[in-house]
Formats: sequence, structure tokens, C-alpha cells
Amino acid sequence: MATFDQVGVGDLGGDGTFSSERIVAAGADDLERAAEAALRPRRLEEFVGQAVVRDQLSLVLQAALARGSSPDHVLLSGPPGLGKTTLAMIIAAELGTSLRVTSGPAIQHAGDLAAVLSSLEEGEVLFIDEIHRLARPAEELLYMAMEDFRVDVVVGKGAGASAIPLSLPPFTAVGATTRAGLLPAPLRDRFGFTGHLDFYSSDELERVLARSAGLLGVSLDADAAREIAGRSRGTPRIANRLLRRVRDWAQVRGDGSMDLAAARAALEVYEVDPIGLDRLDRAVLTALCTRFNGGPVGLTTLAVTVGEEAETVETVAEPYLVREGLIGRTPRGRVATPAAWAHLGLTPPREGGTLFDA
Ligand SMILES: Nc1ncnc2c1ncn2[C@@H]1O[C@H](COP(=O)(O)OP(=O)(O)OP(=O)(O)O)[C@@H](O)[C@H]1O
Ligand SMILES: [Mg+2]
Repeated sequence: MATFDQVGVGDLGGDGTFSSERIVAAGADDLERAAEAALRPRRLEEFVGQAVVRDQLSLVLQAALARGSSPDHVLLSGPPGLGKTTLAMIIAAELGTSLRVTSGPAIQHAGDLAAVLSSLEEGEVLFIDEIHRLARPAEELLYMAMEDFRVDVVVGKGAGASAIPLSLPPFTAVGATTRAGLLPAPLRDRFGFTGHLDFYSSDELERVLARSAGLLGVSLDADAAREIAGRSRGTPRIANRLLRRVRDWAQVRGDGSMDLAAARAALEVYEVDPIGLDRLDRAVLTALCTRFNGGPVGLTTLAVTVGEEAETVETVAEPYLVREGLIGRTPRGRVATPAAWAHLGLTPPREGGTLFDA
């Protein structure tokens, strides 16, 4: 039986891969989520970046407040660590109401969701994390609740079972997903507002870092902030994590000041390179360039070469390498781009090398 306060929020990284032992992983484990709580912006005004989504959301919320009614249901989509949970909390705070938290995986049966829904109070915000992982029967119940503010509660079993309609107070559902594409259209359509979060610019991450340093009570030099931001893969969660590691270094091995030298030294200890690649990322790139002459090479072969499971290489290392234009996926396998060779400081072969050779 699922309960709903704080259930299942921290049990998986948003993308379903649990790789928080990597310092550049986008997901987080429970322990880290606790550390993050202190750094979470509480109001829309404090939420850095995502100007478009912030502006749109602010309109939705202000209009609802002015009308004295619950706003439309909100869907937040985007990669892990970009602020979906944070925004859900902000929505409740801005509306001056409380937030109920549950998640797709925490709801096993439609009855679990019915229990959550029927305990909602007027105007509350129901946050459903990883909403793409809701089971089908629960999903159907949710359609009805979102559209008609009503659920059918089934009592009894077999032939004697009957459905008792139960009306719900108006509430706002906020769904979060890292995989908007997996949401069935009827569910997607029931959200009046969808905000898609994108990776942050270096500028925005520098602002996130400055804010976090203030909250941690440490002073962070502007050029150190820029250095950390550049290695954070466009993700505030990673930026805050690297900031904590730089703070450790400054305290233990430095003189306490968080300057450029401290940032560089700390990130070298943690093997995060200037564009945010870690050891696994670089191992994949290096193998691709030096062992396979830039490819194309099959994923499985590449994975064996770096001593990893194919799935790990595909889900943990590849997305960022592809996003950064360092490797390409072709029907014949993975290939290194000229940027990969350049990043490793290597010269691409002239003959029979990569698909990208002139
Ligand atoms: N716009 C922002 N401004 C400042 N800090 C932010 C912002 N977005 C995210 N953060 C920080 O990054 C951390 C991670 O954000 P959050 O938990 O909201 O991500 P998420 O999108 O829900 O990730 P997941 O998909 O893993 O659940 C938060 O603790 C918060 O401190
Ligand atoms: Mg989240």
C-alpha cells in the first residue's frame, strides 16, 4: 500500500539509472537529495534561468490567484537535475498551499491513487514524480480525477463489486517526467500547461553557484564559479555537487578560499575535466579514437574495451558525449567526431579514419 508523503521521491534518479556514485551523474540518491534541500529555491523569483517557462508559469499562477481558483494542471518535463521537483514545490509555495508528493513507481494499483486523491484538500497541489511510470489502471483513474474532479471507488469483489462515484475538491496536479515522449496522449492532453526545462547556460549556472555559495556561507570567486559552471554539464544539480567538492578541497588542502586555483585543483582530484567529462567518458572517447581509429565500432565492443556493460556506456556516458558533439551514432556503430580528437589532443588519421574525415 502506498502512502503519499515523500514516498518514492528519492528511490531512483529521474532517468531510472542509479549512477550517483559518478560525480557528474545527473541523478541523485537520498543522501544527496537531503543536501540539496537546503539549496532549493523556494520562490519563483529565486529560480535561476528557464526564463520562458518561469514567465509562463508565473502568468498561470498569478491568474489563478487573482481568480481565487486552482490553476490548470502542470506538466514539467526535462532531463534529471534541472529543477522539476523544485518547480513543483515552488508552485505550491506561490499558491500558498501544501504539496502532496507521490510518484509513478510508488503507485502500484489504481486503489493507491484513489486513496491519495480522496484525501486531497481543496486547492492542494498533488505532485506526481516520474509520471510516465504510472501503471495503466492508475493512469485512467487519474484522467477522470484531473478532468472531472471525480473518482470511482470500487467496493467489493467479483460480481458483487460496485463503483461508488466520489467527488474530489479542486486540486492541481503537477506531473514531472524525464521522458515526456512516453506519456500517452490522453494523459498529456489533460495538462493545461506544459513546461519543458532545458540545460542551463554557463551564465545561469554561475548564478546558481553564487546563490548556493551564499546559502552555504562561503565566498566563491567569480572565475571559480565560471570554472565550475563550465564543468557542470548544463545541470544545476551537478554544479551544486561540484561546488561542495571544491569547498571540501578549499577547507582541507587550501586556505579556505574558493578561488580559481582551488576549483581547478579540486576538480582535478575528482577527475572532472574542463568540459565536464569524467573518467568513464574519457575512457570511451580514448578507446574509440586510439583503439578503433575513430570508429565506426559497435557499442558492445566499445563497452568491453573500457570494461563496462554496454548498457552503462549507452545510458551513462553516451548521452552527454553525443549532446556535446563528441561522438556520433551511425548504423555501423559509434564514431568519433573531429571535436573528440581535438578534445583529447590527438590528430585524426588521414586515411580510412572517421566518417568525418575530409
Ligand atoms: N533554476 C534553478 N535555480 C537554482 N537551483 C536550481 C535550479 N534548478 C535546480 N536547482 C538545484 O538543483 C537541484 C536539483 O533540482 P531538482 O531536484 O528540482 O531536479 P529534478 O529536475 O527534479 O531532477 P530529477 O529528474 O532527478 O528528479 C535542486 O536541489 C536545486 O538546488
Ligand atoms: Mg525531481
